[in-house]
Amino acid sequence: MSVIEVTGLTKRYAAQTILDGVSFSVEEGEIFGILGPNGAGKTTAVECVEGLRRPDGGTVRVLGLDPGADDRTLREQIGVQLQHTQLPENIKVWEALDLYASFYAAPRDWRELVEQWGLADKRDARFGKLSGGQKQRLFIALALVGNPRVAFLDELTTGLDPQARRVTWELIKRVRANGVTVVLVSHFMDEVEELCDRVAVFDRGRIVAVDSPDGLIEGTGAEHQMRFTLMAPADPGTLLGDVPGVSGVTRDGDQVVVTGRGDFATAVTARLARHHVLVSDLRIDKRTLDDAFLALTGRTWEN
Ligand SMILES: Nc1ncnc2c1ncn2[C@@H]1O[C@H](COP(=O)(O)OP(=O)(O)OP(=O)(O)O)[C@@H](O)[C@H]1O
Repeated sequence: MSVIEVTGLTKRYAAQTILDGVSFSVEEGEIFGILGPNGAGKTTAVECVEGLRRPDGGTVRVLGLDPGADDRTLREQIGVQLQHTQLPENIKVWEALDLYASFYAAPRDWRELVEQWGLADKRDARFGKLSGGQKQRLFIALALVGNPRVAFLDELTTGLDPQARRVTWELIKRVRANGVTVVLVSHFMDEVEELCDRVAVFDRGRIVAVDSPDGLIEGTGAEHQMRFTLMAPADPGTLLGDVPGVSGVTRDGDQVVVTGRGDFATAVTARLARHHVLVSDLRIDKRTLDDAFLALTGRTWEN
């Protein structure tokens, strides 16, 4: 079931077109990524979906409701973490949760959230004294306190160190495991590859592709390479040339380089094993979303 349906969404500021006919849908229970460089229109699109900005054209339905018209009903069912959410420095963690809970008719017990999000010992701490990671965990907890069916998380890990980012990723997976559909706005490709079931790639106010991260990479026709050293003489061209997915077998010094598409590496490894050919220094250079973005737009990422 689609929980979000966006069709032909347009938004202009003065003479500038920010969104130019954007369409996508989000299915129940998925983590849906909105990926694109700075200024691509991601936040504008998501804020139109949340009902915070009014589109100039197109239709938006969230849980069957029109965010422009059914604002209050919808607000009870979605949780929003805005890109630049801020709280007063002096507010305590529990006070912020209690305040946010008061906005909803049937909120969750925030004491549970404080436990779940590892903030129990920070319950009485002031916002200004929290670390970056703790602040982000609080923002997620605040987005969930209304017991939403859909949570919108915008640039959640910007400014966090690598370890705090990883912790946040695990927590986002947990949100989905609890049955909440997650819309994740990000300009980090690794984050989107790790977390998202499907991704809409934004570029200059348009969507250039919607697919799973693997589908985006494969869909661009990008080839991967695997490299290894043979431990005994063999003719790799004859041995591997007809393996499904393989498009080329060459040599680079001591190394054999096999180029191909899809899951050819598994088939190559199986063929080598069947012929008892031992290899060492095996390395697979996978294509990434960076390569997919380049193939889709003809440009490299411009952050
Ligand atoms: N209220 C506004 N008035 C005028 N222009 C705006 C307004 N809000 C956004 N813009 C412009 O719209 C464009 C898209 O902004 P948006 O924040 O949606 O991009 P984004 O993809 O989310 O980028 P970022 O990752 O930097 O937030 C930018 O050029 C921005 O300057």
